[in-house]
Amino acid sequence: MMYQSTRDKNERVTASKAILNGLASKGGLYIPEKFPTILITEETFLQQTYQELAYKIMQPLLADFSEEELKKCISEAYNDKFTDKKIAPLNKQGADYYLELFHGPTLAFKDMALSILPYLMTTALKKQEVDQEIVILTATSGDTGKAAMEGFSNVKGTKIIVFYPKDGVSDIQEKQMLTQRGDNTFVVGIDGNFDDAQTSVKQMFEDQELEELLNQHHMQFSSANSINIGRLVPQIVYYFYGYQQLVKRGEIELGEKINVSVPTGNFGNILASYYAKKMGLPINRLICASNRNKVLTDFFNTGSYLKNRDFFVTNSPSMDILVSSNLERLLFEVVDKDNSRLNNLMYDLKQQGNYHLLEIEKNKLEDFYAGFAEEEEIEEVIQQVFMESSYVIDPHTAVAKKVADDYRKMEKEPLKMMIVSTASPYKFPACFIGPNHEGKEVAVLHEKTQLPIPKVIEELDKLPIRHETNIKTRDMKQTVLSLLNL
Ligand SMILES: N[C@@H](CCOP(=O)(O)O)C(=O)O
Repeated sequence: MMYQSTRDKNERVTASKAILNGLASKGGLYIPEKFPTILITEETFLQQTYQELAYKIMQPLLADFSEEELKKCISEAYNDKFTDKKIAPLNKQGADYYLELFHGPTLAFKDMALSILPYLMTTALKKQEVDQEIVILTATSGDTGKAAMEGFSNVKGTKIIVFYPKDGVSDIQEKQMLTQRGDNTFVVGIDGNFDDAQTSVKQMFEDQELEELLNQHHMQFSSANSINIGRLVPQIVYYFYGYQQLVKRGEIELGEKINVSVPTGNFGNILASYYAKKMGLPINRLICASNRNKVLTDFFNTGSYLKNRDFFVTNSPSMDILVSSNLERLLFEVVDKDNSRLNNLMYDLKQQGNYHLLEIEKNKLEDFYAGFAEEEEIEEVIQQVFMESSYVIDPHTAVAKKVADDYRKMEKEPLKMMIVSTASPYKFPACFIGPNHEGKEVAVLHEKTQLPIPKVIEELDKLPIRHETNIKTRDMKQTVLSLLNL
């Protein structure tokens, strides 16, 4: 199993090389050349633990990892770092099934992949006999940054530099990042938004002079964002696991189709569910749920991607994104793997801020339904779910719930709905309790809901601030050079 670049069919690499590189050359993204089929009808499927299923699903996609290597990565990643033994439990509330992906060390779904990525990367380093230091450049709108640093903290042979929008993340997300331990971790606030951070990071990947300079100092860049295939492959696993739980609990028959609603920003999480569907998971509709930054909703509904529009800082900050990187991987399928057509679309996006699909291409998006939620709707949904079920959801999950409900109204015979629950409500307490609680938000949320406070949140206030660098977006490259002493 090899990976090929979306932008150049001649660029083919193994899984371990794709993980180390992070991004393909000329801005391309790596795609598996073929998707394996996972037979859910196999007897073992219903018996498998999260870890066993992870091996079954990841093995064909990471074909150059030996059985021993991959099993070791899995057992080091999915252990008691997760506060729920199931790793990704399914929680039924009313007609909905919330796939809870926030029981990892940083309380967001990013832990599902970033707990294992450092192990995959260090294994890949050995396999490729690379003796360079890996510098992980990461852009975050709140959750990836913390999860990536937690994963890579003090991992030998790596350094990680995270850029985040200074005024674009929640207080708790920021505190989680600024208190990060580990001599190899660096966090930098910028005066721009997530798109600015991600664009500059991608430019650094494409900067040949920088690459040479890094080489001279025995370093190379890689990525912890979902542009790295090593992020996406582990994310496919939990869709199969959620489905397995539905069957085991007698909620559906094996083989029955379900809908999946995913809060979407950089398009990595929903792409992982699309890949799960391609690999044989019976998903009917992939529901792409956006917040007020609804560039994806408009894209799926019109076939035109228009990034030049107002950028809103919202109460679901992890989804405040107008350039959804992983959409390129879906487009690659939509244009029938035609590199030159894809290059043209990406060129138009870069030069004029938009691209337009042909009717025949747009018709290939029918697996998806897209919708969005305004900020007030998000707050209403959170209250409504709590009133009906005493269940607390975070604002990103509320976006997915709102759009799932919109979709359900159109279905004659509604299928079971799996809502991907991406973060702990304690990362965004203000959405439930409202403003003006002067630093007591966590206690107030607890008082109002009785939801147990995660230990990492309780400890947050006692941790010293370790990172205090804030810069202008235009100085990101210079900052990287100085952090690396180049
Ligand atoms: N939602 C993200 C933005 C980056 O997404 P990623 O999945 O590509 O890492 C965040 O919280 O940082």
